[in-house]
Amino acid sequence: MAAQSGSSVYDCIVIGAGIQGSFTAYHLSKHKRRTLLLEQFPLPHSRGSSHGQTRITRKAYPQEFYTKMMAECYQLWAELETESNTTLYRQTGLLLLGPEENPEFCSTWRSLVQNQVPCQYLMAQEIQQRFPGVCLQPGEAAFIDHTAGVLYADKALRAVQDLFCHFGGTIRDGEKVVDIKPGSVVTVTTTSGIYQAKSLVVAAGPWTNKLMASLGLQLPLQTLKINVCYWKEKVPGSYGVPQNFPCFLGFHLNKAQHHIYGLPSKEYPGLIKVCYHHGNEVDPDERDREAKTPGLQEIPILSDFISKYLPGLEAEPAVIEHCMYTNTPDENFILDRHPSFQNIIVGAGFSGHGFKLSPMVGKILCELSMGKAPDCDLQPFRIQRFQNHLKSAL
Ligand SMILES: Cc1cc2nc3c(=O)[nH]c(=O)nc-3n(C[C@H](O)[C@H](O)[C@H](O)COP(=O)(O)OP(=O)(O)OC[C@H]3O[C@@H](n4cnc5c(N)ncnc54)[C@H](O)[C@@H]3O)c2cc1C
Ligand SMILES: O=C(O)[C@@H]1CCCC=N1
Repeated sequence: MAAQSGSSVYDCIVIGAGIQGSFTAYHLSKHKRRTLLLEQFPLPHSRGSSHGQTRITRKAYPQEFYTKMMAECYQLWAELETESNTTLYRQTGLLLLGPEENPEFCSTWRSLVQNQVPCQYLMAQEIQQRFPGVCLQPGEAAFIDHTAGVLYADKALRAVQDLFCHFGGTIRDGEKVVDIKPGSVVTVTTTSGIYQAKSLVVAAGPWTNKLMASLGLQLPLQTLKINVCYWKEKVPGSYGVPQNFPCFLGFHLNKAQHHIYGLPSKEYPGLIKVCYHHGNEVDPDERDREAKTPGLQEIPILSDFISKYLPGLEAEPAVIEHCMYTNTPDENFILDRHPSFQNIIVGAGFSGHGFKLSPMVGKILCELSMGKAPDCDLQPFRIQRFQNHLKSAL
């Protein structure tokens, strides 16, 4: 395979057509940069982290930097809806539930108030009146982020990719990147070709460290298999959007070690999605193999939660699908340049909460690859914060 001639060197190659790589490519092509988006699987696919019909969007975060970033994300999502002439967001509100004194619960409330996000603290009686399908225990409280809602994930991913092509970008799917040679011009070898670009963005989700190996870096990433569980309403429609049932996020309720979250019924009639915000570590290429050792058993945790907190649902999952998280130790993203190669940018570690923020993630990765300094403070997203965890792969 011969490399392309000098005249066909791209401005940027983006590896990975999940939501983060696709949004990066979209912003690059809007800036008139000649961009190639490479994806290992034929599109659309369900082997990574960006598939499925829905994701939660919210401004409610304990870290104010996410609450602030979300302000621009809402504008960019609206812009995408206009450009694609597609509805991608439905406002439902998000009900946040937690022990009254839980530090994360309290700092999330503070972040909403300090940033003047429309929100409301609810008394126990109000919760019962407004959400009769939700039963809190004594000492637990709730508040609503009114800005929150559902993003239509599959539709959004498709809209971003279609617009990228419309603005002049090229997607090559079914082409796995097998080698990266750094340099002032980066050379990328796939299973079917060799391409060159002035800069490279790696947005490979759970496969990030497999690609980083050829670039001498191993990031502290944990890839988790997530069971996406759907539960049947005992009375059809009782947890639906028409009944004003919101998305919800529970902070360590029922002594659960991780968050439990849910969305009103949408994907499957009569079923609502309720998931555990953690899973078992897995090699992304072997996601569907039977685990060799028994790990976290989250379905019984969810069943117990549902019987106590959402008693209008049957306490056995009706459908289970799969997805993957790529977690960093602090669950904040990695948005940075490769420490040794300034024209190679990494976007990774979205830790199960990156979809809503993808318009800003894409903008930041695009700016970094164009050699511009993003407006937003990148300190929380620097690779350097893991100095003690970094492994050289050389
Ligand atoms: C069950 C579940 C629920 C979630 N809920 C929410 C939510 O409610 N709200 C929210 O904001 N976020 C949520 N998230 C998180 C969000 O979906 C992810 O953060 C986001 O999709 C990550 O996107 P990505 O582009 O980084 O990864 P991916 O979507 O995995 O994209 C990476 C792509 O790179 C490709 N690739 C990898 N290696 C190569 C290679 N060598 N050559 C070519 N291509 C390659 C892969 O095939 C893949 O398509 C959820 C995630 C899951 C799994
Ligand atoms: O990011 C989100 O909003 C969801 C819900 C909380 C856990 C992860 N994803």
